[in-house]
Amino acid sequence: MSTLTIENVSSAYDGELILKKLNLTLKKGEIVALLGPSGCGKTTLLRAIAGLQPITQGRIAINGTTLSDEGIFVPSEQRGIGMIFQDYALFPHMTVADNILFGVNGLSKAQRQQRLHEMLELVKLTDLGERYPHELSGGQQQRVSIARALAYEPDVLLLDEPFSNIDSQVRSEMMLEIRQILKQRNVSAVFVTHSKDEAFVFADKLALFEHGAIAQFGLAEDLYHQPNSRYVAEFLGASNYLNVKQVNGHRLSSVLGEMITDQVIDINQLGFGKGQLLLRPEQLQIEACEQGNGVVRDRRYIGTACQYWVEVEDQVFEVRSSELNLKPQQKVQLTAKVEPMVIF
Ligand SMILES: Nc1ncnc2c1ncn2[C@@H]1O[C@H](COP(=O)(O)OP(=O)(O)OP(=O)(O)O)[C@@H](O)[C@H]1O
Repeated sequence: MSTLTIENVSSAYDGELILKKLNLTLKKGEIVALLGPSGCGKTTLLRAIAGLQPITQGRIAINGTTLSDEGIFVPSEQRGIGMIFQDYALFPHMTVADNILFGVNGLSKAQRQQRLHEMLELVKLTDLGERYPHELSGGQQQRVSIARALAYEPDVLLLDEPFSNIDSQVRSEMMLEIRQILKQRNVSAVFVTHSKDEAFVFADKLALFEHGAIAQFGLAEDLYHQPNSRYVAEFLGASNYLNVKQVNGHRLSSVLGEMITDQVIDINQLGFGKGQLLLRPEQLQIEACEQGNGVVRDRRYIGTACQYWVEVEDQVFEVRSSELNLKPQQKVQLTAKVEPMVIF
């Protein structure tokens, strides 16, 4: 059974449809990123799951219990949900310890102390229970907000851009640390972000939003390598499109020469046996070659690799290569690895 089920969910503000028949399921312990540009409805879905935003259609359930449906609305505080916000939302007049235990009810004094100790240890703040939020760094405050959300032992944790106020130098370390905490406790989480890099680091699966609908949902690598549209392809990374013609069931022709693939090519459906092959920068290889098919037009050094922009017959391709010594205006041979083959 899935932990969280979103079925056909729609939601509107002032009669304007913001979420359009969304479907999403989350298994126990899975972390899903709601990813997409500003204003596409990510926070609205998070609020709908939390019971802070009404839905006009569909069903939301946790562990098989319906929370929102026609005639059913379980209030936010009874949903078994923990929330972590961008601004941490800690109570400034309460100590770290009081903040963490705020939502924990029905335990004896000793059990509360035990829970507090466990949470402080989990987020590595063991000696800071008596401090106030303003006496902590941003990263420490965010760890308190995580401890507070987990202390209440939620079935699902919702995180709304929780890392955007964290210094970029410590952000990915912090994301990995929190991911590890969630995995250690097998917590299911829904994480809102507009950053693909954050989504790749933190989540197991991505739900990429486009104007209130989910354009594609699945494992991060599947969305990257097998996008179902140009929108998904471009949101997740640099994309080159190579004009190709079908020669036969396993062969394509293009300005980069003929390419053979084990996959069966079916671009007839696009019309006249033509299409555009998606090539990620790492699917292209270049090497210096005086009689080569291309010319380096620009380069950028990015640490362990170089980005090159290579022109072949009026088309410019972005290439990522470990070859660091090619210079602008140099002749090169550009070749492409066809798989994974995605043709639009
Ligand atoms: N309280 C509100 N009243 C009316 N419209 C709203 C309200 N809150 C959000 N909207 C609209 O709903 C749409 C979706 O907003 P939402 O906050 O869900 O987007 P988002 O994808 O989370 O964006 P961001 O990444 O900028 O936070 C936007 O067009 C927004 O203007």
